[in-house]
Amino acid sequence: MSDLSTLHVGGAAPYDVKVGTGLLGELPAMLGAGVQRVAVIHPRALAATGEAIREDLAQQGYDAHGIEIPDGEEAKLAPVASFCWQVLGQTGFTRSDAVVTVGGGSTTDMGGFVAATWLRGVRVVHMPTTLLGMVDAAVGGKTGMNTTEGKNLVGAFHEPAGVLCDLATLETLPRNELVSGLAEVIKCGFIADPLILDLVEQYPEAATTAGTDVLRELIERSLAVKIGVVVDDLKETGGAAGHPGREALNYGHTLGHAIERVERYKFRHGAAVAIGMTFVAELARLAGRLDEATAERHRSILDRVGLPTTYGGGSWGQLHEAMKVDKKTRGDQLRFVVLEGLAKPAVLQGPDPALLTAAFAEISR
Ligand SMILES: NC(=O)c1ccc[n+]([C@@H]2O[C@H](COP(=O)([O-])OP(=O)(O)OC[C@H]3O[C@@H](n4cnc5c(N)ncnc54)[C@H](O)[C@@H]3O)[C@@H](O)[C@H]2O)c1
Ligand SMILES: O=C(O)C(=O)C[C@@H](O)[C@H](O)[C@H](O)COP(=O)(O)O
Ligand SMILES: [Zn+2]
Repeated sequence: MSDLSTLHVGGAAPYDVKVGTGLLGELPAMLGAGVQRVAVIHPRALAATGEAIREDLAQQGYDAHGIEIPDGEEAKLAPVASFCWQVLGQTGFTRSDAVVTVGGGSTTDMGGFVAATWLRGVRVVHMPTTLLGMVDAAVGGKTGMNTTEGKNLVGAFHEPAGVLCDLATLETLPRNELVSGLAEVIKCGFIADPLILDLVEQYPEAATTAGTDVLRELIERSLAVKIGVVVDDLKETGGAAGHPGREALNYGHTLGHAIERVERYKFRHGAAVAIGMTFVAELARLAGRLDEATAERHRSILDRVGLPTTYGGGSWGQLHEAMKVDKKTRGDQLRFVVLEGLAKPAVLQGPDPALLTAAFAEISR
């Protein structure tokens, strides 16, 4: 296949991330030898795609089953995991069988969690169909489910056996979903690869259009950032020499996840992260850690692609409460990933409450 690129994820359980179009033929090799049963987990919106993949596997001799889950965050709830476990139990899924997820980040998070927990771990191949899924959620082994108390509070690290990013799937993705995924791309630009920012600023239209060379380059650059970070610190235990390690990928997520929860998950993840990045850039500026121009660049680049940089929903009190269950929190101390310059992520621990409210005032409308 001429347009195929392969990015390798090293570490104890290495795997490949393939990017191209028409990648279904790559699936059996990623599943590996000895797999008899395959569960294809997909959201309702991708019923036809999920069924086509199931049928293709069945024609190749696999005992293939489709499992339909809800769209969006509704998938990341305990009863959905329970339903998936029930199907795996009823179809006699063993440790040599495999899960395939086909969908966005909510599907890879839930399907990955099911694979991590069934028999304490079976193989999973992710086939992300959103920009966000391709550049972020499908890679690195984080899986997550929401509880009443907050976002992604239950999960496991479970690396996939491989990831297939079929760029053709982005053709049917609504524009607002593509733009949401661009927030994680821009995040990669700020924390590690500023060339991403230059590309988005120079070609905002192509960056938000499926099928363009610019979008493909952004996908591959963001994947390289994500892979580089997770290879060094898979389980988020910390980076080397002052680098926050995997926590860097959480840039903008402390307030972002709180907004998602306060908005009852009606807010797109990327939109919430965009506001969260603008907030934390202001926080770093007010704390004397970040220059004004870089803080301002957050607003201008996010604005340019149609991502929000201000928030007029829940109160600071509600958001502050929701941030306390963030996984970076230690005891009573909130911890934020901040920038000390482009591609210079660091951690700001226990900031003065006055700084937090001042930064919030900067993004409030
Ligand atoms: N595990 C990680 O490392 C990680 C990283 C980033 C985000 N996430 C999680 O990912 C989730 C967000 O993922 P998302 O933005 O991909 O949203 P999503 O998975 O909720 O998908 C968005 C919507 O698009 C539909 N859809 C998916 N692919 C489509 C396609 N090709 N054409 C048409 N419709 C399609 C879905 O059914 C859904 O309704 C959040 O829960 C977030 O916490 C996880
Ligand atoms: O891969 C990571 O690590 C990330 O933090 C990527 C984030 O974009 C993603 O939203 C992740 O699910 C957030 O993780 P959490 O640990 O804050 O739940
Ligand atoms: Zn994210």
